[in-house]
Amino acid sequence: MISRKVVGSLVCLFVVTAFIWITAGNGKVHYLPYYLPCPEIFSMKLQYTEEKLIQLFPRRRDVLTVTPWLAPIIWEGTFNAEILDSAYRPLNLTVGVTAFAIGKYTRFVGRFLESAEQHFMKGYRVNYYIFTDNPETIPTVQLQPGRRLVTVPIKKYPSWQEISMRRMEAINKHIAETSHGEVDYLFCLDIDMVFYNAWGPETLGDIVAALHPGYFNVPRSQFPYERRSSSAAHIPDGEGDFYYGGAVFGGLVKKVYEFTKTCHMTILTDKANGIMAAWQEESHLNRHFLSHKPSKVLSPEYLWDDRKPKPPEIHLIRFSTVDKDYKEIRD
Ligand SMILES: CC(=O)N[C@H]1[C@@H](OP(=O)(O)OP(=O)(O)OC[C@H]2O[C@@H](n3ccc(=O)[nH]c3=O)[C@H](O)[C@@H]2O)O[C@H](CO)[C@H](O)[C@@H]1O
Ligand SMILES: [Mn+2]
Repeated sequence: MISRKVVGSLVCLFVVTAFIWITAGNGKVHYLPYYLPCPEIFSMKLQYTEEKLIQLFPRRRDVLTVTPWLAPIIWEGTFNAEILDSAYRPLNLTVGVTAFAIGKYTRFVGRFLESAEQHFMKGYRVNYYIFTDNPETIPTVQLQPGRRLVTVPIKKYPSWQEISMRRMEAINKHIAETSHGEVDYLFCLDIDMVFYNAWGPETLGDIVAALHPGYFNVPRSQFPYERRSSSAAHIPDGEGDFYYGGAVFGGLVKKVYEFTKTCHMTILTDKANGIMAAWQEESHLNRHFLSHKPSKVLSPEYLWDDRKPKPPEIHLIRFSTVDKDYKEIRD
């Protein structure tokens, strides 16, 4: 016989447990939805199939699209131009371009500017700074609204190497004196080049370098870095990430200021030691980007060479060197 006491205790325990369970259980079921701003999200199913995700975030599998230090490498098919435009347009940015036209190189200015008006940062404010020893020869080019052409008079150095190298000094001085207050980003480009396709906000970054078209698909041992240890541009065998071209670099105007300052200083160091690097300022640029990694890298679509056949990795040539008679033009 179970005593009445035991039965009473069991009933009491059951009632208390049931009470707690109902109160706590009900509480959960009853109150939870009231604390959520949109309880309906629980019933939503993930709608994107893998196929749609790939459309949203285009990818390239045939080329390297990120550096080992996680800087993006920009190729056609790795970005969505529409999304980038909607993010950058409202910022009302002004993008500067420096290009040098000294001596016979003034002949390239017309095509450079006309093609830039068609393809370079379309719909954005752009200031072109053309550095020249002969301002009268700079053609008047019809510019889109919000875009400006500024001629910067500069003296001519006697050799083409010196002209090319001294760009670092001239750009640095110009940023300090003028362009730091006029532009947000600045690209420094060769003039013997033409735009063929869109160059847009996908290129903007803190400090940006471009892969040289001649060395993007060759082993590092073949990069034409300066190898003499007596040069400030020296990169020993077995070191170096990529071979960048001297014809395209850029970034935030403040960063380009720091970059050109360092390159000019290492160029002067070499000069004081009676040495000129293998590829002039391009060697110094490569040395600097080894210890100060670019935050974004442009694929050779942004620095192509008209004389080269187009390999399958290059889907879209955007900016390319025109063929020129080196001997005649550098004379
Ligand atoms: C594609 C590429 O990466 N090109 C680089 C490469 O040769 P490049 O053959 O491209 O050099 P280049 O003859 O175009 O000279 C570089 C630039 O300096 C200017 N200029 C040069 C000479 C002159 O008499 N007048 C004049 O205005 C002009 O803006 C020209 O575009 O190596 C050079 C240094 O050796 C530079 O680093 C170039 O950027
Ligand atoms: Mn060039």
